Amino acid sequence: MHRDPIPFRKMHGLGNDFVIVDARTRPLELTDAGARRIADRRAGVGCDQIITIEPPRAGGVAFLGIRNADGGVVEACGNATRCVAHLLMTEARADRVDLDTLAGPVVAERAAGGLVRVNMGPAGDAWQAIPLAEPRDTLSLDLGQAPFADAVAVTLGNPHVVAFVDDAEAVDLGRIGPIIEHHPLFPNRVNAEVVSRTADGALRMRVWERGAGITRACGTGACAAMVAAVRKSLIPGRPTRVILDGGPLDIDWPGGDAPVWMTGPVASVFTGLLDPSLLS
Ligand SMILES: N[C@@H](CCC[C@H](N)C(=O)O)C(=O)O
Repeated sequence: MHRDPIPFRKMHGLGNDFVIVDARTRPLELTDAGARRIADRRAGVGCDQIITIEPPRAGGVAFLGIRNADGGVVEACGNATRCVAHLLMTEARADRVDLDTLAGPVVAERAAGGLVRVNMGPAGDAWQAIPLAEPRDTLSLDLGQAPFADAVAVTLGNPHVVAFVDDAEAVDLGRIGPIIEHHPLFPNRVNAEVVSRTADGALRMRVWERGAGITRACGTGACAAMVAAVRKSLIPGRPTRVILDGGPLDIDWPGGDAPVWMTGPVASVFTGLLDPSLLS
């Protein structure tokens, strides 16, 4: 049980916001309910995800524990990876850092303009890897709900389903998002993205995140959107800019089993102390 206040840092990547706790020397006893209380935007600090920086499990200098605002443990988070990588590279005065996540290893490095570039690992498209509840063609999924009638499922360690539409702004994501997140085809639930192409060849993406709802940005979602667009032959080349509500991410993927690269900004907002009563 925690008796003392717990230091945290509030950060965000394009408005996808995080409470980050350094638990490398002082383990954090975080339950689903505790995570929900921290994430609560009125009674807690407020965030889309709670991130713990933990001792490495299988390699790298640290393990990233990731929980959604609903308390659920998740495998990967692109925006949080950039934020934590920035913290640890600053701490070590390094230009590169190796991290470990439930989705596997990720490597981050400093990029021009204060941005952080991350090797997010390969993207998966096998139905078992997403996972889906039954064998289906992940390049063309009909979820029985417009606009997810010809959607693409992609895993970046966490599950995504991408629908291409004429105008992403016109989709009622608050209505359709929870229906897709809880669709029976996805036993682990799913992150849902709606994507349209812009006149200059970029992708405009809006996201309903599993366990968090509509967020201003999703790094793994942007990677999934670019991979899905390549698989559907919808974009001519690479790298591709993905424009989220909070701003752009640049995504590059040469195809096949090659890793997906994501480049974007990080921002630190404030530090503080969590009252231990939030965790009990
Ligand atoms: N915001 C994240 C993804 C966070 C996890 C996601 N909601 C899930 O449940 O898989 C990102 O930037 O990738």
